[in-house]
Amino acid sequence: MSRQSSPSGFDASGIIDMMSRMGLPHDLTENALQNPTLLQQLMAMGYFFLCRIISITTRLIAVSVAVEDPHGDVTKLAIYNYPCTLDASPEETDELFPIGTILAIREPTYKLAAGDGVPMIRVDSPSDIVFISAKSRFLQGVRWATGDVVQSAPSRPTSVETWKNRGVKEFKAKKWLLASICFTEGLKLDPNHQVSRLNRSEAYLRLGWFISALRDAEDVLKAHILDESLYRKAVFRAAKASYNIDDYSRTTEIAALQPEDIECSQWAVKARRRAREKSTGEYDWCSVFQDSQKPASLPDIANYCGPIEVKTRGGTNAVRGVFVTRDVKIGELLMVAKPIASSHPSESPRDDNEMFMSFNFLTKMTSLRSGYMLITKVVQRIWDDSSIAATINSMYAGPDCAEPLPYPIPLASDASALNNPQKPVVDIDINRIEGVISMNSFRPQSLGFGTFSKTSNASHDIEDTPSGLYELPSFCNHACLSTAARAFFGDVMVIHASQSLRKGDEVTLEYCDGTLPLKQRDKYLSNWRFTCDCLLCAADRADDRSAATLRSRLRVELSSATTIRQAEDIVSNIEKTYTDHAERRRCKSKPELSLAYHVLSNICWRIRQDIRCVRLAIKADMNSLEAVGIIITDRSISGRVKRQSTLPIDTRRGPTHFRDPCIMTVIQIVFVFESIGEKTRARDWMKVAAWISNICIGGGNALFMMRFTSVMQEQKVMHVAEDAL
Ligand SMILES: C[S@@+](CC[C@H](N)C(=O)[O-])C[C@H]1O[C@@H](n2cnc3c(N)ncnc32)[C@H](O)[C@@H]1O
Repeated sequence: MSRQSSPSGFDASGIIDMMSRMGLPHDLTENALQNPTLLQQLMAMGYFFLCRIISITTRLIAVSVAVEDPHGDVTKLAIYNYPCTLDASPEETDELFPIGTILAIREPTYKLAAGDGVPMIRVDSPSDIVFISAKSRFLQGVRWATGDVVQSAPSRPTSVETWKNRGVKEFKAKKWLLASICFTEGLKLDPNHQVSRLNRSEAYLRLGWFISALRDAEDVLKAHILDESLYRKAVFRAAKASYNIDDYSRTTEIAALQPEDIECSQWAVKARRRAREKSTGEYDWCSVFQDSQKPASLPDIANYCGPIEVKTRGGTNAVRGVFVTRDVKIGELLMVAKPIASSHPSESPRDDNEMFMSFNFLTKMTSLRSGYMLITKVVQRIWDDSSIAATINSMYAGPDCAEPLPYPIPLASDASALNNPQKPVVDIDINRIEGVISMNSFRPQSLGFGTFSKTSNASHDIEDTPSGLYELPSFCNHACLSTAARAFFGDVMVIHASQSLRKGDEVTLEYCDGTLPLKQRDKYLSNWRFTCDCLLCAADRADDRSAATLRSRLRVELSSATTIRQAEDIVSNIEKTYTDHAERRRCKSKPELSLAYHVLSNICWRIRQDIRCVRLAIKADMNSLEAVGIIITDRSISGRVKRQSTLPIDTRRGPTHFRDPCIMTVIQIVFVFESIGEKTRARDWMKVAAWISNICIGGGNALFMMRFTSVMQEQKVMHVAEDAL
């Protein structure tokens, strides 16, 4: 086999030679071949490796090519996390890394591959790959033992027009990165070729490289071109780019350059709307909800930072957290956060034969394709935006990474744009990115329409789920009994206060399902290396030791109860597992009991042979609500409504858990009251459903109606809602 045709034709003496030339002592290199741990130690030692691509690419997760060094020794090079490569076709990766390309690999990691055992150079941080022009002065004196030209290296255009035409072809094939590379090559030959610059701006827009897109479009504007169509395109692209970096005042200024142009002035209108959302926190939630119903949607809205700040937690625990800067009412909007990056299974449907799974040694959890894709997506965002790199550096990345830098990050003077699409504006620290994603990523599960049909959780374990990284929400610490509730509109995270807060109180979120038994919560949270000490954990820990085991056993028994009597007895025994102590009284929440009452209510419904069953069902539903903290002030089921307030609950407290299910439960209560002719009670409980929806999700009665219309129609209580709200 020719040494140039395949990396597997490589012999060990060549490796030793090459490693020596990389500056590694001979005995070390020889040992390293026998000893993989030693090979690991050779990582990140600060060497670079000069090589030339001599084969076409293959792609599994990484892009792999065979490379030779100037002496003609050959090895495999595996490139991970390079933008646009995870789902690229072989032709595309061949064009990105064509035969003959000269590369300098910084800090090369030489390792044995897991699969075929062939040693390879692995690059995880794509900024460690430096593309070198064959004419570079850096290569003066370098002689390639196999000849100056690699056979079968593709020819390169020599005129700006040919590069432009090639770029347009790549653009039409939706190969945005390749298109931007072609336009850049053309611009190297003629920096005044404004069509190429404008085309590159559009390719950058498609890549999400908005800072560079803006710089290119503004450079074209500065060039005072006379062509009207080009000028209009430049204005349009600059407006779009500035809008996407949330610089709404700049968008308005740019759009004003073409006041007569309808499309440009639409950018100005949208920018003014976004600026208003950003400063007031007022959104049209119904249309945001509608937008969010498309798969992998990212509604077009502004970020919002409410009355909150990130600061260090007091006491012995010197971790940072998010705190309110004034008294906040239950249900107040605290944050609206678009993701830094997000990834969805639907964006990259996997090959039928592909089984993708990665294991995260930080969280000790497996992740599927979307979790892994998020790394490449974050790399792609950082590529053009150093402020995102700064944000990543300020986020907690786990105990094995350097301490995070202070947050908020100081404002950068002016963002630098890409000079070359193959060279990111900052070094990519992949280790930190992986740490940050492990410790901070969320699973955006977009709000849907309410439904009574329950989906089984059983299959969710092996199903891929969306993954997203967010800035401000990442600074929120965890509490199983959290002070704030998050909801997703598509990929946009919206956080409301789930209880009234005093100035200086901490805004906490549930990292794991707070309704799980304590032991499971502890196990899950140990991956983050802390033990939760919230009110719910304190209460659960203060319970009798055997209580949790007994509770779980009874829950299993309850699932097979067939009569109301049996179910009532089991629920009453579950209730007895909660000792009456100060911690529980402070916490006021018993999520597992809430679930048990919910099951009891369902059994009553199923049987429903007389009015007694119906009454029991309502009572069980009310108990279920109370077990998650709702204070019911009027539990009456019949007779004259005697209370002073319109609502039968105390609106100073909302549900601690099960927020959407609580709304369903209340709609069920409405249905029963309506069916037994208790019209006033039905109306008042409908107001409770809308109130819960509003404090947890926001959007007022209109959004509640929109989300729950089909449920209310199914329950034949739509007219009650129309009457009550
Ligand atoms: C997403 S970060 C939260 C922000 C982080 N505290 C910071 O300083 O950037 C997650 C990390 O915060 C810490 N943390 C979160 N909730 C905590 C809690 N309830 N008690 C102690 N540490 C907590 C843990 O170190 C966890 O790995």
